[in-house]
Amino acid sequence: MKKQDMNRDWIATAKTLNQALPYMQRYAGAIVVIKLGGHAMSSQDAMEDFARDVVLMQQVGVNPVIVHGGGPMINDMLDRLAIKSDFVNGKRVTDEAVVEVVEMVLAGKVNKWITHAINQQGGRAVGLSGKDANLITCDQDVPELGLVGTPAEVDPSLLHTLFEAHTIPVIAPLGAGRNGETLNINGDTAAGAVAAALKADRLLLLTDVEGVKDAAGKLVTELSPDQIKTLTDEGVIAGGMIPKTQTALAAIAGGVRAVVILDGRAPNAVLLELFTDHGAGSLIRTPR
Ligand SMILES: Nc1ncnc2c1ncn2[C@@H]1O[C@H](COP(=O)(O)OP(=O)(O)O)[C@@H](O)[C@H]1O
Ligand SMILES: CC(=O)N[C@@H](CCC(=O)OP(=O)(O)O)C(=O)O
Repeated sequence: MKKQDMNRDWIATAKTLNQALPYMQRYAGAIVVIKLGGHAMSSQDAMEDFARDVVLMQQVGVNPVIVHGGGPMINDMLDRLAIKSDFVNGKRVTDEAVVEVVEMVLAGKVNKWITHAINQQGGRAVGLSGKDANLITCDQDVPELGLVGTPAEVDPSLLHTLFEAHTIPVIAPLGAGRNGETLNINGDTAAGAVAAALKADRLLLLTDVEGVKDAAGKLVTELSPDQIKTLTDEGVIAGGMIPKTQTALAAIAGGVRAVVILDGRAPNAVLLELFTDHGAGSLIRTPR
């Protein structure tokens, strides 16, 4: 690169930092829950970038909480073990054999991948599942889904202790059932429940599309609850986007200030959303 171009790059970087100040002030002390979907964890490089963004967020005073998915990683392991599983409205039908694999893959492999990546970037992250410290107690979802949970009670006290200790919680979406059984929770649903219990300032749902698209395939940058209902009834919001939009509605109703569904594969997606004018994805907030 020519010296002149290099200087221009540094100047642009300094300007970006300068312009981020009002956003950093706005989010100082804020709680931001980030749902990292399995499809957004596309490579080790992407994970390192994400981890850096999270550590930077914390460095400027935000309290980040990560709730992750890992659907594709569960599918890979189920394939290797020749165990079949189906989805109904974006949720996995889960029996005893499946839940064992889900816990192994999510609370074991994926959770430690994220936790380690954050720690490697100089942060301090700790891995949990909803079963730790009574974080997420569930009722069973519809019987057809088997061992799938709907969060009924969330105890966020451990999370507040971790914020005070400058530690980033990384949560795998499993919960304890009323009879002590382990239940599989959709990652979006778990993130929404945690965000509501914390009355988070932002819930960011990172996925593998720009955001919610309309029937013409165009990104909808701001979505009202009515629009979500219409697009869902028309079948435009389908599959994995159903739990995301339903989570957004429940989170808003539960006291979360705003939810954004955005592309987690885009470089520095989280920073772009929080600290620049640009914004990204689809914003859902309480109607004003
Ligand atoms: N209206 C819509 N707008 C955008 N994506 C949609 C829509 N309806 C369904 N989808 C699908 O939802 C998927 C995201 O859900 P999912 O695969 O569960 O993601 P993740 O693993 O990130 O949680 C998108 O890749 C897309 O195929
Ligand atoms: C009940 C249910 O569907 N649980 C999900 C949990 C993982 C998840 O949500 O992963 P993504 O965010 O990557 O889709 C599953 O078993 O796939």
